[in-house]
Amino acid sequence: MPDLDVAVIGAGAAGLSVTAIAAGLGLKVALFERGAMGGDCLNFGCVPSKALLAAARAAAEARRAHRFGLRLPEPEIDWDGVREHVAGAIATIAPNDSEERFRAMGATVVRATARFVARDTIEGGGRRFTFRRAVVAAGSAAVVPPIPGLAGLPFLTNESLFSLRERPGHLIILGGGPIGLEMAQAHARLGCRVTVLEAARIAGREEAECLPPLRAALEADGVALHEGARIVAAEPDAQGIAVLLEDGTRIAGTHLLLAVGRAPRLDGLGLEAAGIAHTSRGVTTDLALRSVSNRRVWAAGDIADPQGLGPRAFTHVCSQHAGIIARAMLFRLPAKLSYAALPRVTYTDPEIAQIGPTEAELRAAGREDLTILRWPLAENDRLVAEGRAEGLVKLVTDRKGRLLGASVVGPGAGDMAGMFALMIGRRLPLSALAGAVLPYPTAQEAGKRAASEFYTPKFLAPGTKRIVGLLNRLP
Ligand SMILES: Cc1cc2nc3c(=O)[nH]c(=O)nc-3n(C[C@H](O)[C@H](O)[C@H](O)COP(=O)(O)OP(=O)(O)OC[C@H]3O[C@@H](n4cnc5c(N)ncnc54)[C@H](O)[C@@H]3O)c2cc1C
Ligand SMILES: NC(=O)c1ccc[n+]([C@@H]2O[C@H](COP(=O)([O-])OP(=O)(O)OC[C@H]3O[C@@H](n4cnc5c(N)ncnc54)[C@H](O)[C@@H]3O)[C@@H](O)[C@H]2O)c1
Repeated sequence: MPDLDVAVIGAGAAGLSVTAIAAGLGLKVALFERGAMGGDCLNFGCVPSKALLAAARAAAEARRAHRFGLRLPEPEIDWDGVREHVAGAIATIAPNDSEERFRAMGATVVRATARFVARDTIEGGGRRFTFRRAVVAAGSAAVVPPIPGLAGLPFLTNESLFSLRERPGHLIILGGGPIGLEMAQAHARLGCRVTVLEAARIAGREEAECLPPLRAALEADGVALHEGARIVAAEPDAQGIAVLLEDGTRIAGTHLLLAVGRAPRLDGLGLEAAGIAHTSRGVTTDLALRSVSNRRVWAAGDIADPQGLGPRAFTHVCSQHAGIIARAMLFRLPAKLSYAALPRVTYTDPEIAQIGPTEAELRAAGREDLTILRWPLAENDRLVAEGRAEGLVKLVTDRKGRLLGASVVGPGAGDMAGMFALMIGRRLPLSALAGAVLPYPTAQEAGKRAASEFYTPKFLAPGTKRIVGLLNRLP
């Protein structure tokens, strides 16, 4: 008889979700965590970054209050106060992810590094545990690019950024993806000089039509954006640190943040000992998130590399994975992961939300039968009233009006994501949204107006007018 029904490595969003389900169902579960309970999302990711962005937004709102006829003084940034707010947000949420809570659920929590020593055995905390099933949820860490000179310098990653005691004077950020852009705007609004060095295009995965308002906003906040930047070396500088670009430019700053992507935390897991196939992208699984080579083992969260789909680093994906694993591993029901309706939001101001694939991704996948619908946020009464009417809703549908993908840029764009995710996920026709009664005035109405655009040409067609004319003559 094995010691454990389920062994879970990693108490981040993915491991905690799987543990809660398995322990809740009365199984014998052990959760191994070598660092902070809650993993990246709580301690070094979503929560501190959104808390910092909220403080930054308050500063920006004070600066732009003049649009309402209010003249407020330039906000004074108390960095210790900002840090307290960030730490307070983490501390408030921490009990949900705590050892005590998971122990109370019936799980054994082992605060130690775990590694596989055989196909059905894990070692952790000085003990060996045999298991029926194991879930690898060890997450991902910031990539350190092979830039000459970088290795010996005191660069920052998401794991060190939020514990900085001093406010950076000039923060240089490598990478203009979600981490780079969110942190660039947050720090610029909180009074730091910020330079973003992006090798390609900022927000490279996002719909190109969403970029102009974001770029303009970042520049208005004072962020210096260098796109197409090739960094050839890094070196110490009297200010702190300097990077050299291929074109000869030298940029010196007080701090350097690496935000050039994530790499799965595979080292030290003993995957070879358990025969768990993996690549540099993560643990190779099928679409039920089960290891392709050790059928006792599943992978969840950032470390999972489901065949044909690839890794996705989002907290809501961790919950999605836990649901799939519960179905497949615990209930032995068929389960198949799909990202067709997956939402993602970059929480800059304006936000960029993408639900399902972009138009470019659909075209690259060979879809030609696409209808594109747009609605400018300049036409949205609520945003006009709030003095923030900038942005766009873009919907991509098939010929029959079934939503395939939605892109939104604008204030609070992420709040529309749920509506579109539901439509794509449940395969609802656009008429469901076009015919819905939404409260006035809300930004969501822009989504309804974009959906209605699918029917407008039909509604205004000469044939329709003729029929209405005839009907009108009936007694
Ligand atoms: C700055 C930043 C902002 C983000 N913002 C958002 C956001 O707004 N929305 C969103 O959806 N996503 C966001 N993300 C992504 C999100 O944080 C991750 O997708 C999510 O936290 C991944 O969870 P996980 O459980 O897979 O891994 P992790 O949270 O990394 O957890 C894995 C855990 O495993 C532990 N571990 C590793 N190896 C071992 C071992 N051998 N033994 C024991 N323990 C081990 C680690 O210590 C870690 O605690 C953000 C990420 C970052 C970095
Ligand atoms: N709001 C959110 O949901 C949120 C926020 C932050 C992070 N995340 C998750 O974390 C993941 C990682 O974020 P990220 O921003 O670190 O990675 P990313 O892979 O999304 O973006 C990295 C960027 O760095 C650029 N780059 C790569 N090498 C470079 C180099 N040497 N010099 C300059 N630029 C370089 C790339 O072109 C890319 O634009 C995201 O993809 C996302 O899944 C989500």
